[in-house]
Amino acid sequence: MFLGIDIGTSGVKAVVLDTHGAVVGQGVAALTVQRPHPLWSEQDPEDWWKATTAAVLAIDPEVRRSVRGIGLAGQMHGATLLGANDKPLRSAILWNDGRSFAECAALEETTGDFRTIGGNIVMPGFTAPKLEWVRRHEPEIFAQVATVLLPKDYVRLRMTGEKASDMSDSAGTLWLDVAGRRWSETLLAACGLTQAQMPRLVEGTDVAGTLRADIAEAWGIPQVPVAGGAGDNAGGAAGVGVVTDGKALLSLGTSGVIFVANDAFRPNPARAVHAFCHCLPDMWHQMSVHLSAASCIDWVARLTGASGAAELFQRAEAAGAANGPEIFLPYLSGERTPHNDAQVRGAFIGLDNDTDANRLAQAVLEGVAFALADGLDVLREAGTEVAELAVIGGGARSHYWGETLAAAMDVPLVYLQGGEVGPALGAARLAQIAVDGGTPAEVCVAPPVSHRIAPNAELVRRLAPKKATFKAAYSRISPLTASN
Ligand SMILES: Nc1ncnc2c1ncn2[C@@H]1O[C@H](COP(=O)(O)OP(=O)(O)O)[C@@H](O)[C@H]1O
Ligand SMILES: O=C(CO)[C@@H](O)[C@H](O)COP(=O)(O)O
Repeated sequence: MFLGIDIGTSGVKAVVLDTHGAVVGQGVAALTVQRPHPLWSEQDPEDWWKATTAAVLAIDPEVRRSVRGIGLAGQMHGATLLGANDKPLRSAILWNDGRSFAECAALEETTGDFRTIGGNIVMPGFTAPKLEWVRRHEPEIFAQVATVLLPKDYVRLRMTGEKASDMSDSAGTLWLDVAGRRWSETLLAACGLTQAQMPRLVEGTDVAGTLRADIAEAWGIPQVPVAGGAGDNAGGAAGVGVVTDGKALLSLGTSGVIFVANDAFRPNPARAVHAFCHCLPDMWHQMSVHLSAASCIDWVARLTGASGAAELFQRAEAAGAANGPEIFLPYLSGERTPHNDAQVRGAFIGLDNDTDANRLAQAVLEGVAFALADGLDVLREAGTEVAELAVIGGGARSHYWGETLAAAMDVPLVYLQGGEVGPALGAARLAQIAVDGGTPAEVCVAPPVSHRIAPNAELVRRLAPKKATFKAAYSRISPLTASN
């Protein structure tokens, strides 16, 4: 049996799979995000560790005793800065933190190498500009940085004592030579850093360390190997069979992501398409990334007094798709693809005297779907073909949202058993390859299909005018809402 642990933004998910990919154990523990200033988004690394321990201990002890390997996946890009004693120097700066927009412009001006070697526009979500921000605004902390780790790699350090990272997550730092799958001294030097401050690089399917004796005892798990693992999106891809060229997924977590597997490095920085390594050797991927997706559901539920996601979906369904004039721009934390705008903020437009909580709920589901449709358009305009999307993340629990998403994006959606914890599934499968061998094609097979949603032609037609208004709204809303 293999344990996959996903350090998500809203919580840690731990899943145990048998060698055939069947789920035999599961545990979760919630996390919160701190936003002490506009644009900021942080978590305390100690909270990742506590939530990881709680999620693992929620699994049946008998199942834990049978674990033969562990894989890690996690929210990408988070800057976790450690001093010489390997203790965090400050809270981690997360993937949806927009404070470093000025540093992004400065780094882009200094060198074009981030786009060529790194394959991407410098965006505030990535780790490199976060370190540049710390260098400028917290020089006393920057001077003490001995090691920079990503969230799941900090948890790995606590589990194994090893400082290691896989290629898919490391590419999201923007210090990786993405084609060569090695640290780029050029990109590190642009931020005043060296390779000595970076973890050792491994492939996601490699063994990267062994569970420490004290942790093994506390967790009731043998001292098993821990695999390289993955950034959460690549991990989700490994979990639902998105492991060959052209296969694609839609992740509905705190963020929304369209991920396409590639058999070559295909950078396309124009319009904020991301190009990173896959967690599998000799594979890469492209992504469109949307900073607020399922998180908008929790946000509007809180705002309107709904008890949670389930009640919110009931309210939306009562309003019905494309029935009201309300349009929601989901830029609560800014946006990456296609706008690369950390400062834009969200908006409701088209409210009238009949607007009520149900219609706001429906508008939120549609607004997130329109933002994802923008991302799919950008990928398609760049020549990437997407035939269907496997759905992963917490938002995969709603069939109703799927109907709106399929129609807004005009693409078929495939729901797979366990897809809502896709990155944890993938992490467990990477552990299986690391321990038992086997190819990704043999081990990372898609779980059984639970259902499919084809775009409903009538709903596509009825959503079209709202989608056109949504597309036109960004350029008008951006200057009115800029947060700094
Ligand atoms: N029944 C449900 N239907 C749809 N979405 C849901 C449901 N329950 C929870 N969610 C959404 O799942 C999201 C969390 O998804 P998850 O993939 O775990 O995120 P992350 O990896 O960012 O922690 C929450 O924001 C919540 O809105
Ligand atoms: O920044 C990105 C990808 O570039 C996000 O997708 C994060 O990796 C967070 O993922 P979730 O917590 O939403 O799953």
